[in-house]
Amino acid sequence: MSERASSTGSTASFRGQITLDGPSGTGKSSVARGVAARLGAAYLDTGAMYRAATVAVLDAAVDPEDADAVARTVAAARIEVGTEAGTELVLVDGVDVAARIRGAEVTRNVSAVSAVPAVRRQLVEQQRALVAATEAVVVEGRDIGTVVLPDATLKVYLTAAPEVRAERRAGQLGITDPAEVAALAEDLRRRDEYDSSRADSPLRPAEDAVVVDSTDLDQQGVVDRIVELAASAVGAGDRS
Ligand SMILES: Nc1ncnc2c1ncn2[C@@H]1O[C@H](COP(=O)(O)OP(=O)(O)OP(=O)(O)O)[C@@H](O)[C@H]1O
Ligand SMILES: Nc1ccn([C@@H]2O[C@H](COP(=O)(O)O)[C@@H](O)[C@H]2O)c(=O)n1
Repeated sequence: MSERASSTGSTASFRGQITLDGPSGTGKSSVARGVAARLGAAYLDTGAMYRAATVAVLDAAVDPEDADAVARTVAAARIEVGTEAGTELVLVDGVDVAARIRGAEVTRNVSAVSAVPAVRRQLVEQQRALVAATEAVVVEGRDIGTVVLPDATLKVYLTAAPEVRAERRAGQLGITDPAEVAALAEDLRRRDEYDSSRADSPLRPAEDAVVVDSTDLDQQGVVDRIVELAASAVGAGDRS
C-alpha cells in the first residue's frame, strides 16, 4: 500500500476542496500544508492575502481604520499569492512581501483592513478564481466554509485552548519570558475578538463544519484526522 493510500483511506486521488477555518494560532497554516502535501492538493493561505493588502495600506500611509481609503488603496494594489504547499509566494505590485506580512506591524493592523467589506469582496473573488483553477485544494482562513466555498467537500473548524495556542506561538517565535507569552496571548485574544465581531463574514464555524480540537493532539495527529475525514467525505460523495 502506498504512503498516500494508507489506513486512513485512499486519498491519493482526492478531488475537491477542504476548508480549514478557526481562531488565530490554532495550527491552520501548518496543518493545511501537511494535509495538502499528503493529498497532493494545492494550498491557499487566504490570511496571507489580507496581510498583503495590509502591507499596501501601510505603505500608502493610509489609516487602517479609514474604510474608504483602505478600500481605494487595496483596489489599486496587485495582490498575488501562490497555491503550492511547499513554497510561499506573496507579492504586492510585483514586490515579494512573504517575510514582511508576518511582522508585528502587519499583524497589529490586519484585522481592521480585513473588516472592510470592499476588501473582502475583492479578495474573495480572487480566492474563488484561484480555487477554480485547481482540482484538489486545501484553503485556510476565517470565512472559507461559511462564505468563500459554501459547497466545499469537507469543512473543518480548528480550535485549541487559548493558553496552548499562546505557548505554541511563543515556541514558534522563540519567546520564553512569561510576560511576553502573556502579551502574545492577549494579542491572539484581541485579534479573535475583532475577527469574530465584525459585521461582514465574521469568524465562526459553518453549520456543517467538523470541529477538531487540537489542544491534546500533536500536529501529525491533526493532519491524520483531517485526511481521515477527507477520505470519509469523498466516500460519502461517491455513495450519494
Ligand atoms: N497540534 C499541534 N501541536 C503542537 N504545535 C502545533 C500544532 N499545530 C500547530 N502547531 C504549532 O503552532 C504554531 C502556530 O501554528 P500556525 O501558524 O499553523 O497557526 P495558524 O492557525 O495558522 O495561525 P494564524 O491564524 O495566526 O496564522 C506553529 O509553531 C505550529 O508549528
Ligand atoms: N479568510 C480570512 C483569512 C484571514 N482574515 C484576516 O487576516 C488576518 C490574518 O490571518 P492569518 O491566518 O494569517 O493569521 C486574520 O486575523 C483576519 O483578520 C480574514 O478576515 N479572513
